[in-house]
Amino acid sequence: LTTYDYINPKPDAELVRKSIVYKLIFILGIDPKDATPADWLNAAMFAARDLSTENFLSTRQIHEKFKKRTVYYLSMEFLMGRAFTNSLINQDLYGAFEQAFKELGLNLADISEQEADPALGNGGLGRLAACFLDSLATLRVPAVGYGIRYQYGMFKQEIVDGKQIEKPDLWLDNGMAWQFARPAKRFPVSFGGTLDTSHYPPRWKPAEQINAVAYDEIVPAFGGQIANPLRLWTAHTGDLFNLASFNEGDYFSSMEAQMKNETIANVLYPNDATAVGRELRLKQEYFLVSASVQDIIARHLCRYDSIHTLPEDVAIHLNDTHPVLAIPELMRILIDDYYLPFDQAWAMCQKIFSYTNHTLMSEALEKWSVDMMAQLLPRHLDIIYKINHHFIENVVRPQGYDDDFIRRVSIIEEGEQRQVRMAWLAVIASHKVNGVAKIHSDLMVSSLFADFAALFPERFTNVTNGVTPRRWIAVANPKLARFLDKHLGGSGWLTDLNQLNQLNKLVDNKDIQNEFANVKHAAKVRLAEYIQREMNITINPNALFDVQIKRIHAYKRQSMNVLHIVHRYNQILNNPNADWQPRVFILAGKAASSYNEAKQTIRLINDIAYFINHDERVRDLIKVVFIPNYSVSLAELIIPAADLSEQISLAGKEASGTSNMKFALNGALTIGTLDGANVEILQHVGAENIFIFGNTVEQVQTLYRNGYNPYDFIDNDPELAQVVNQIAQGAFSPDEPHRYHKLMHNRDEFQRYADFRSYVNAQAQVDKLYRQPEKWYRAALVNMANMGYFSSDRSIEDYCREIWRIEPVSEQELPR
Ligand SMILES: CCc1ccc([C@H](C)CC(=O)N[C@@H]2O[C@H](CO)[C@@H](O)[C@H](O)[C@H]2O)cc1
Repeated sequence: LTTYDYINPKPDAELVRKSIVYKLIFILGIDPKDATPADWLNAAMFAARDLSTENFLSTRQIHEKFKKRTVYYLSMEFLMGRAFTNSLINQDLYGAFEQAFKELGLNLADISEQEADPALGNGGLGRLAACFLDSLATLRVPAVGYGIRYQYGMFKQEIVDGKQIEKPDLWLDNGMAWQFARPAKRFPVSFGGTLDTSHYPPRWKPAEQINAVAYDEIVPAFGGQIANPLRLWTAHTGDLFNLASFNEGDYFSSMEAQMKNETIANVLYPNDATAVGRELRLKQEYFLVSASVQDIIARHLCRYDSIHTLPEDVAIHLNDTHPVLAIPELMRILIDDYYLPFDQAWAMCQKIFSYTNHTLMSEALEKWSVDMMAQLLPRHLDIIYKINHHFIENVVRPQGYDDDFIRRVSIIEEGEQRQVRMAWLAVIASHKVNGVAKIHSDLMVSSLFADFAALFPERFTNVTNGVTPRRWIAVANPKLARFLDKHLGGSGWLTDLNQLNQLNKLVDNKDIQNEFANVKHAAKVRLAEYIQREMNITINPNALFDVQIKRIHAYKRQSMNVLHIVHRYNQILNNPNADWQPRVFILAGKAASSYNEAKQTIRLINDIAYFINHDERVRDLIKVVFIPNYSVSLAELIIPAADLSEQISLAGKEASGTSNMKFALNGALTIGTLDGANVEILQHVGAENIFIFGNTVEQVQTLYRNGYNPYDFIDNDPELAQVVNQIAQGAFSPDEPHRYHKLMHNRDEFQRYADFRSYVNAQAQVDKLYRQPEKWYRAALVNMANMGYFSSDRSIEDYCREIWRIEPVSEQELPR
């Protein structure tokens, strides 16, 4: 009898119902007749958690028993989304829970809406980490995610008078049934203090110390017996309570130190493309890596009695530069606690670390001032200096490079304020560095890391992003999942997405085209109902849904989307009786709270929406909707309903994009530039099934080199000039005519005006094809049929093969 054989893996509805009621009464202490929907959800989450806990514990046993080499994925962000429905789908329990709720007189879909959306991330990077955890578990790869359990996740966005207002995200208010508190799993994390270099290794005497305490979230595999952990750290400073001052009645100061330090893990920084350089952010990054590295070593020494075997047993992956302090932290522990010589410790680090770059935008690259590092982490700065010296003297100088080259590749950027270049440290310490789409990885080695590519040509590689079909089809679009099950002979496609290509032989079948059109239409009706209910705006589900949902950023060019909307509005007014294709423009996304141009863009979209939606002359030929508070669960509602996916960033700026993949997998057609993963989507779906426009990366760079002047384009395109003047002179802000003057007449860094005409022409092609439903839905089916490559399972297989050298748990190793 295995110790965990209590729960039968495949409970029926009756057993589930009993378990839910049991949890409600004995875990939550609530009388069923008084239970709120949120109470029923919590009870059901406990019941569902029970059913994956056995896999969770036995997975750990397997990893220990077979000493499975493990990858540790360090990320400051995990945008997991709601856990409940995903866990039911992954454990094939949806039917049983749906029936159980029916028997309780409740509706599972409504109850699951009660779950808070844990927004522990900003955007692409955080959501990618979540998709990767789902694939790692489903592929049975021994893996642990390490992150921070922020008390306040990404702010809640409210739109007041068209403006973004940020509100705190109290996601933990309804409790978090899905996580196990691990009070015994705690590690000390130190800050500040002095470094006594009269010894070797130098002795660090920290000024303050807090405890990192773990919470474990179960990451259940789809259809399998494996469940990996996501370990999230929270700050606990119990022992900082100063009893003496309390007894003197000075209650506040007794708490002061404690409260100051407990805020470390409190709030997620809401910036997703601008490094802010705040000390608290640096403390958060070190808090994450110190607790995680100590835990990784503790886990290793559970199975091996020597630290020397660490590189054989452990792969640590750095999700961008944010956790890069893990490198000097591991060096510190190996040298200061295990007395390894520098070279040996360094050799181990290079075998253990790998790093993914997610952006080439200079303002997003983290540089910490030497002063701040010296003050907060004196021992780590000392180690970074030694790493830099070792690199320059042992790698660079011997290859005969000149001082200018050395100055360029030095981790320390000289200047009046010396800075630590975190990306440089990541590249120098990692055995593999990858970009997230082919074009991005190529640009990375030809620009940002060109010098390092000359030094370490074999170190750089590409792993194109992917998304999990479990959440982005089975959870978000169950009708589409049923459609695919029916025409692909079962749900094998959910764990082998390349099976979608069997659809290729069905794309000309009118019935199947119509069947898919109905799936799409049902999703559009569902979204229209949400917009009616939440925003009191009526949209026509037969119109073309043109969707751009992502963080608001100038390089993503939401403002170029706006140029097309106003241009189209003008054309309809100039030619009201023409046979226009009705369109609903749907936009959503948050702006970093200090990013004014992005906040202005949100306001412009809402001003235009208000104006156009109230202009009877265009009737419902054109509607504009900015949906507030974009999140994972909102994306799950919007993406299935999209006809057109806007991926219009300036070529060379969007590292990959992942919403582009989610839209195409849900049968939307893409209008986009040759940027990020759009390039590979084009290669897979074919040029006649996607709308590509705009300048290529090379053309963009040529325009920059030749001194790009936006008026070269405005002055030679009267329709463009009309749109720019309308917006800049207050046509949509009569109460403040110059509100958008700056937004329209800035230096147009991301070349909206250069790509405008090509964009508008592509949009005309969209109208033309949408007017031929059989051709449109054929193209939609071709997109879905050829998107198998963009599964995060394929990405993770690439990482395991190319970078982490990790084998999944084999059939034989699984418990009988
Ligand atoms: C330090 C502030 C900060 C925070 C987050 C970031 C992220 C790297 C920004 C991000 O999310 N990048 C996006 O990553 C996705 C996953 O690889 C890509 O698909 C997107 O193209 C990229 O913009 C940069 C700087």
